[in-house]
Amino acid sequence: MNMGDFGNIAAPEKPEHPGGDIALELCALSKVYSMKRGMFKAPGELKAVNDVSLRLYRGETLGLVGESGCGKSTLAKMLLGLLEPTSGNVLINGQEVDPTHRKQNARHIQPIFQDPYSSLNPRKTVAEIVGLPLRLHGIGTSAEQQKSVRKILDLVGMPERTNHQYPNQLSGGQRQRVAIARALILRPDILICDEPTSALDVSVQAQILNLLLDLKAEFGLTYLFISHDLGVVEHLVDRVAVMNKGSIVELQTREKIFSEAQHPYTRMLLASALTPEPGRGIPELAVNG
Ligand SMILES: Nc1ncnc2c1ncn2[C@@H]1O[C@H](COP(=O)(O)OP(=O)(O)OP(=O)(O)O)[C@@H](O)[C@H]1O
Repeated sequence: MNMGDFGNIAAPEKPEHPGGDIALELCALSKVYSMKRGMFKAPGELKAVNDVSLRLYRGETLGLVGESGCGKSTLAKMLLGLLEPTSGNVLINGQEVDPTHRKQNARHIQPIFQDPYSSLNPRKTVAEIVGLPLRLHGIGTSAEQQKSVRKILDLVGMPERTNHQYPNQLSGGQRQRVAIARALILRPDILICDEPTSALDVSVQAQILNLLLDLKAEFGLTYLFISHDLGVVEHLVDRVAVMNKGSIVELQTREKIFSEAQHPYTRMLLASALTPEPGRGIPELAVNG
């Protein structure tokens, strides 16, 4: 079956939600890419994100799922100020923000990307990488910064001896721990986790997902957890937004999405998650999480 053939039905107007404060609100966010003429292509436009409205309530984990190319990363980049929306607004803690004001927004919203190797500067040590946001924001004296860096590295499970190591001396899981420490050092409220474990071995995936769960509880964080895999989000999220061809086609609580999914596209994603490929699955998570 072609996953792209489903029509886009509107998300329920009042989906169940945890209530309380809204940490992050996306209002009719759209992104249109202009496509230049290629050797075999006429010029045109691609609506990668189409009129997406979502609310993330403080302390919840909202999963954003959909197959490759549906617009998840484009949406994440707009929230992080890495890409300018074509239209729509973003509100953080009730305040409309200019997503391009990255430095200002960085205190509230931080990313964790799929590939920790390419997101870490190979010429900086672990301590320098994690401390850089404090230096850029002029927070604390040098001694205070070092203390904060050590504290957050302890929390993510990086021992003191790794302070002076470079990214290429670390395992994939350790690199992702460093990326998580760097994301948390400014004490943001919201983390945008864009496929944070899909580049890791299965056993390491479970450790990183459990770490994210622990840190969420420790810091009272709100997560937007992006994945193409409903099986991974099942263990982590409170609600799930399903994206197809740039639009949110279904938004439900975790329980409902797995027991009474409404949209045919959601049902097909679920069916593909239930037939794992060899080596997929995150068994340790069920034990630890
Ligand atoms: N800079 C760009 N210029 C033109 N088209 C782009 C650009 N970036 C992404 N696209 C297209 O926009 C659509 C959405 O891409 P996006 O990377 O946001 O999807 P995704 O769901 O995150 O996919 P994946 O899981 O593979 O990262 C795709 O069709 C992609 O080819």
